[in-house]
Amino acid sequence: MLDSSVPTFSVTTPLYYVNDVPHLGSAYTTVVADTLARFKRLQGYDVLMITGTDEHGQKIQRTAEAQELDPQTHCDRTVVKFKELWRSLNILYDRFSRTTDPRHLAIVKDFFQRVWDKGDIYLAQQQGWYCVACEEFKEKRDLLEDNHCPLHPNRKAEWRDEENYFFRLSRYQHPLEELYAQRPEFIQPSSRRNEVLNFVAQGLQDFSISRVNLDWGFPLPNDPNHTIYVWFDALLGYVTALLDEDEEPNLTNALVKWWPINLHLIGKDILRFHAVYWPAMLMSAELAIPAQVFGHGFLTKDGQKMGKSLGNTVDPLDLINRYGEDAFRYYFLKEIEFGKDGDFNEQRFVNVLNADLANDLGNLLNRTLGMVKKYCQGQGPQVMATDLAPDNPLKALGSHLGEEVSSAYERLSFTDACEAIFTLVRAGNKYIDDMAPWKLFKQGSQKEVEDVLYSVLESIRLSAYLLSPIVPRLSTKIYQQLGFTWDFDQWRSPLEQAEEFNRHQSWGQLGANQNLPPAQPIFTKLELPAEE
Ligand SMILES: Nc1ncnc2c1ncn2[C@@H]1O[C@H](COP(=O)(O)OP(=O)(O)OP(=O)(O)O)[C@@H](O)[C@H]1O
Ligand SMILES: [Zn+2]
Repeated sequence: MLDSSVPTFSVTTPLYYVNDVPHLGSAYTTVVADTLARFKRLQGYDVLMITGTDEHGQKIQRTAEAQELDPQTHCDRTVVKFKELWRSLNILYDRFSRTTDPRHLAIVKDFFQRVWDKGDIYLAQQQGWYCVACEEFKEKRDLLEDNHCPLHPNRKAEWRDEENYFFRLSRYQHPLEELYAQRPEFIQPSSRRNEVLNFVAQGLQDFSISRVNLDWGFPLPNDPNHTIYVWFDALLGYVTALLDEDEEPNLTNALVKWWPINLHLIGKDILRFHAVYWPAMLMSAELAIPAQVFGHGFLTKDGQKMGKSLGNTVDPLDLINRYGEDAFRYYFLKEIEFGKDGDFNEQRFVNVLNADLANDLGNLLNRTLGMVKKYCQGQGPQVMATDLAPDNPLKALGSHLGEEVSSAYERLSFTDACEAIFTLVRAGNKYIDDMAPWKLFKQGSQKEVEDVLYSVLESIRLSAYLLSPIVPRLSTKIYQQLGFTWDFDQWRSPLEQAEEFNRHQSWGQLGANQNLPPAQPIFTKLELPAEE
């Protein structure tokens, strides 16, 4: 049963190619999607987070051949690596969509038929330069010297001259332009939107949606000598993901609850597919268009996009094993402004985490709890939020923090969310130094001591709550140190979540009789590995 009073939110990562194991770039998009999904769950939305794998096409067939495996075995093995990484990163996805799933074939057939019936598919000759790593035809002018692909400079585009079925993209030039004009938020950030507008303004050409001489893919329903172009099938993986487990796989069932998707999170490499081809395909099939496509920047190594085909990747598992998953999650969300490119540097990684999580937040909690033990007879401060003076600086900052951070999450500005939270954390450190509770205690000002300690602990609580979509396990540790039985990986019903959100995102939730367990370090200072 659908409860119409509960708002829904659906978010997707790309369905990653299984041409190799996942890397920092794949992890980046998935952590962002998970963070946003967690934030929406926290607010009381009914959330569906979709990730998965794109398993068809020449790129995968060739990868499997190189390993002397049949493609399905290769895919099955690589998918395990993706799922393992998502577990190590504490990603709570709801659906894992694989394009080799037989249910997906049913959805693709259904969709193809609609577009066919519309008269938007025809047979013609395709000539052009094809990058197998992109699985995309390229304009000669967009290639580097000697026909190398700019995204895959170690790969040459290949000349193709074959009969293909085409999708009449040109027919949707005007409707697409109308879509972009009427819904300026459809493509974000605005730099990506401009890129798309410029591309479309040059005039849209029909694109081929079938391949010959390729076995690894779904056969075209009306002509089994062709396989369906991998992207035509892959984008529909988002739709297949919407089916409940035992549901009959057809478009009508898939679209009932979660369509249209609220947000497709992608890297800018696949912007055209999501912001041009996909909405045109959906228009042709007369389906609603997703609310937003956000194309983020690249993690680079020496200025070049990190990628599987280029092989210049960093292994996320190695970083997670050495530094922990919350460190990983925090660094990439805080340090790389979402939408922009960012170079990865391990020294900086360690410095940021030590400064923010170990020093500013971890030490503050630890030393405040130490003072509570010493100056408050081992109990929590006997203070309520309402007892604090109106000019308490932490209260002043904390009173509007929930709103400020929520708005940053809504804008997908994770850097702003972290900055706002750490403004309060740093103010907490300063307040302790300024007020010197050890002096107040000596002077016998017990009430002042407890006010200071309470307001610092409450600042830490509020910060941990608002950081929980980014660092769920760290936030759980903090909440438990503050005497709450709480686990940010456990979810209640959306209505209960909404109620809790209202309370916990506000200043003043820490009670007067909080039973505080003994202090334990919550985030240990990180060390760079010694040079070999
Ligand atoms: N360097 C990167 N920075 C940020 N995101 C990335 C990066 N590389 C991949 N991604 C994410 O993965 C998506 C592309 O998935 P894909 O499976 O094609 O990975 P890939 O490593 O780019 O593969 P290949 O190198 O073979 O093109 C991007 O749209 C983005 O979401
Ligand atoms: Zn390429």
